[in-house]
Amino acid sequence: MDEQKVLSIKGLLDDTPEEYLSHKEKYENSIRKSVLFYKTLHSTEDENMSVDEKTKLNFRNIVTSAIFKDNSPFMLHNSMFIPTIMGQGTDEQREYWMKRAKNMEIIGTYAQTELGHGTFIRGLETQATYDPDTEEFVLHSPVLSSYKWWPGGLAHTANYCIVMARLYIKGKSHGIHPFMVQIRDEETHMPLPGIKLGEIGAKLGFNTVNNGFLGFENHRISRDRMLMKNAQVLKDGTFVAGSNSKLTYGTMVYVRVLIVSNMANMLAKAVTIALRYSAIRRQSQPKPDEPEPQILDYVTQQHKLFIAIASSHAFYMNAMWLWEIYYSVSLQLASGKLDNLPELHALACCLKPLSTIDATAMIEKCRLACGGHGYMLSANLAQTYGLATAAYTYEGENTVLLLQAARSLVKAWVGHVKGRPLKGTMAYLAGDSTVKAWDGSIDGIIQSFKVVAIRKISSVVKILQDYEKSGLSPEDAWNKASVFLTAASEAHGRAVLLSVYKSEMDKRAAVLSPPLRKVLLQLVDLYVTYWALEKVGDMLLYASITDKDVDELQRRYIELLAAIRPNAVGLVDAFDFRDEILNSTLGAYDGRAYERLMEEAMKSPLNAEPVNQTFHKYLKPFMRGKL
Ligand SMILES: CC/C=C\C/C=C\C/C=C\C/C=C\CC/C=C/C(=O)SCCNC(=O)CCNC(=O)[C@H](O)C(C)(C)COP(=O)(O)OP(=O)(O)OC[C@H]1O[C@@H](n2cnc3c(N)ncnc32)[C@H](O)[C@@H]1OP(=O)(O)O
Ligand SMILES: Cc1cc2nc3c(=O)[nH]c(=O)nc-3n(C[C@H](O)[C@H](O)[C@H](O)COP(=O)(O)OP(=O)(O)OC[C@H]3O[C@@H](n4cnc5c(N)ncnc54)[C@H](O)[C@@H]3O)c2cc1C
Repeated sequence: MDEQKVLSIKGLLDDTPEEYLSHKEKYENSIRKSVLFYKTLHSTEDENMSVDEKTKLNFRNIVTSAIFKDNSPFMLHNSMFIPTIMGQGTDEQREYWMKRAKNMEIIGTYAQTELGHGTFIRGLETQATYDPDTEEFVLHSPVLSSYKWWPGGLAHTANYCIVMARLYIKGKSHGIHPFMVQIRDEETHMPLPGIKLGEIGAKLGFNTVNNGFLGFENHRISRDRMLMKNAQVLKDGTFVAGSNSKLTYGTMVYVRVLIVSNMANMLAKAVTIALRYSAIRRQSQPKPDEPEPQILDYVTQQHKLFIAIASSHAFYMNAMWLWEIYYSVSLQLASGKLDNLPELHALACCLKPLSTIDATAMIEKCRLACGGHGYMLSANLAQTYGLATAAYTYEGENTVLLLQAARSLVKAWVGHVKGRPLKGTMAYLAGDSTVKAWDGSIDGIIQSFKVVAIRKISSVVKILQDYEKSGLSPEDAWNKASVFLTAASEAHGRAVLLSVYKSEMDKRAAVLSPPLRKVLLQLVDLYVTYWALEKVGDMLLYASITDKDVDELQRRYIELLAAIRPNAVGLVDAFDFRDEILNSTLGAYDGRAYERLMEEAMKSPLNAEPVNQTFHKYLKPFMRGKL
């Protein structure tokens, strides 16, 4: 599609700045946009299209999906409803439901979290009781805390949803399983009998995703609505367990992998906005006889922003690497081979938290680096922060996931000490953890991060074992040591992030032009040096760094900032975000931030009139002492 058509879509989209819409209008506007995008996004390629036309079509699809995905009521349909059907449905269930879902004949969501439980899936209270007489499941929400609460699109958009419910057969619980449930009439969109639906209210962000609540009052669904790839209920009520109960949690692993790449994208957007603004903003006069400099020339500004560029690259490389692992483990699971699932789960439980923790903090730093104008909603930094910070919580709250990773690390270490071989991303734990002398090379620093992880894991295992020797139960020992268990997981995650970023860049370096290779490897060097300085305490404790080494690292860091400065704007331009996607007065490609700030200001409804009606109604009588 040509430039003008894409822009016209944008024009249709943003005729009303969202900031000045009501909560209800924001949702209604978002549905309008989502339908428009979906229509555009899914206009199929015509086989006799020229290559150029197909390229333009794909380009348009990228443009529209990039705008569409972040805050749409359709978000869960794509990111969880469809993947769950794919991952949890039988072949015939996939055949039937994928067709309807892909064609948008139905709109779905993923309802797992309840008012009373989010993390503890085994504590979910929604009941699915099998009735062998009618070959149906009876869905019921026994108490208020069992209402589904949070699912995106659930309130007024979806007419189907995957409900994660506790299966009961003849009074016996068989754990949590996925059920395909129609929640609204396909013609009238009214909630079906025995189903209560509504919206959960205004949030810090994601205010057009239509997060909702869902309660069941003995609502019946047929037996074939349980997604039965991983476990089955036969007509007579016989339960056939799956090979691993955690296979029903597969969608969460998938989304955690997605989130790492999403953080790369969010952070790239934020640093594009902040860095472009830093290139046009001039402020202060450090040298009396010279003009005000670009704020990008302040080294403190470079310190705030350049790590965000490098981190976006690091998250992207790790996401692509993790995706390959996810894909190969998924193929293994399909053939019943489960032994690599725990490692994939542990990796996702490290990289999802670390990428969301870093991205959230760095997006906020991008906002803070833009002064007052960064505080404007029209800068689109606050909203980007709101989207990113939600990922700290959803898809597994970060603390909880880091503790999950710690479970795997502790088991791996205890096994290693008993002589069991370590494999995959934990193999390095068997390495030598004594560092004779500090090695300040990139590989040397990455090796030091691995030593830090080994030492933190081994020391927290010792703490656990001492607590248990003192008579504490394993659960109490675990809870007491949990702060340092999460620290050990973070150390492992850092070692993975750094080594994968370096190795993935090394793979690509060979095909890059020398100038491009130089710049991209400078970002790797910056990333490794930044984190060595951020974690200097660990380096002092475990990696034999001396004060002289730290001094050298600081000087190297400063030189790297200076080296990257000439290419900084080019590096964010290379993210190639269109203005429509950045949607920012500060980050537009043409650099006309002041004009755009004024244009947006004039859209405020308050500027429609010079005197607001409250003057005559309140202010004037008040000032005249007549109120
Ligand atoms: C168009 C859109 C395009 C793109 C979008 C872009 C990017 C994506 C962005 C956003 C995604 C979209 C929307 C997000 C909306 C949010 C949705 C949600 O939040 S859905 C709900 C998510 N909820 C959770 O994640 C709950 C977290 N809790 C858990 O995972 C478990 O309860 C927990 C693991 C924490 C503990 O469970 P428990 O039963 O207590 O397990 P236990 O600790 O006893 O461990 C048991 C055993 O099982 C293993 N295990 C646990 N979980 C998994 C798993 N997922 N996979 C594999 N194995 C697992 C665990 O390791 C342990 O094994 P061992 O006993 O140690 O052997
Ligand atoms: C924007 C957004 C969108 C969402 N979309 C969906 C959706 O589409 N579908 C869906 O099903 N859910 C969705 N969720 C819900 C999300 O998955 C849950 O919020 C998340 O799993 C955390 O559960 P909770 O909110 O019940 O917090 P809890 O599990 O109650 O945890 C609260 C706090 O307690 C502490 N804590 C809890 N358990 C432990 C533990 N074992 N060890 C140590 N500390 C612990 C942590 O500090 C945690 O932050 C969404 C949430 C958000 C914010």
